[in-house]
Amino acid sequence: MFHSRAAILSGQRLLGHLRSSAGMAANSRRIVFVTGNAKKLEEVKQILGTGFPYEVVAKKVDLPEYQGEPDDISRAKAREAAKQIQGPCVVEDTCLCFNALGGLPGPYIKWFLEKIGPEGLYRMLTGWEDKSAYAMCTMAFSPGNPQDEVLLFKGIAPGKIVDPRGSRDFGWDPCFQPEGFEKTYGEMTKEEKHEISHRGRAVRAMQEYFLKQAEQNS
Ligand SMILES: O=c1nc[nH]c2c1ncn2[C@H]1C[C@H](O)[C@@H](COP(=O)(O)OP(=O)(O)OP(=O)(O)O)O1
Ligand SMILES: [Mg+2]
Repeated sequence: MFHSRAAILSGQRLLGHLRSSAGMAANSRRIVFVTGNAKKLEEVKQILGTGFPYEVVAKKVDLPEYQGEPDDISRAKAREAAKQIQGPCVVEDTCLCFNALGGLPGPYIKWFLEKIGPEGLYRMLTGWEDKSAYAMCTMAFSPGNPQDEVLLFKGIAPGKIVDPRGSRDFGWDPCFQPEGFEKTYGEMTKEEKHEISHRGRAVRAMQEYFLKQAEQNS
């Protein structure tokens, strides 16, 4: 159970939110995915495929990089997105956590990656035998008002940090090797990655939730 129970809205209330949100009259089944990262958007679209009861439209906004615990960061991000979108929206925040470092860089991975690249990330663990790590994606849905409770859907992929191999197309993909595989994310096809990735798991958890809601309300 990854989404916090207190935050679960009843189906009726959720649909009510979806219908009554500003500017939604003609498009009551639309959710805006807010991200500044085109690669994330591409992956989320691929993972959702056609099996989602809402139309997902993207909006490129660079939301603030909040500090703190991953759940709180994702909630703050979703509330800020709701403020800007004024309608149902979803955001996600991705952490890369090194076990030897007590979970750091975690939510701060973006800055580490930007400054030292995948090689640098691997070299950060030189002094440690434990190269294990996990990638975590937290999707956060807001019904549209900044005061609304936010629903969280999480996906975790365990693995290890390796000397970079494979495609340099997306972030730290070349230095993350998921558990049970000999390939890094950077060496996998998109299909292979999505099946086991942090984002694949989180997006599918969100998808299941909304499919169930849609079923109950049909
Ligand atoms: O599957 C992934 N494979 C490789 N790299 C990845 C992945 N997913 C996120 N990343 C990178 C992007 C960013 O450098 C950092 C997360 O930071 P994060 O704040 O969540 O992303 P972001 O600022 O690029 O986009 P957003 O506008 O949605 O916040 O890790
Ligand atoms: Mg960000």
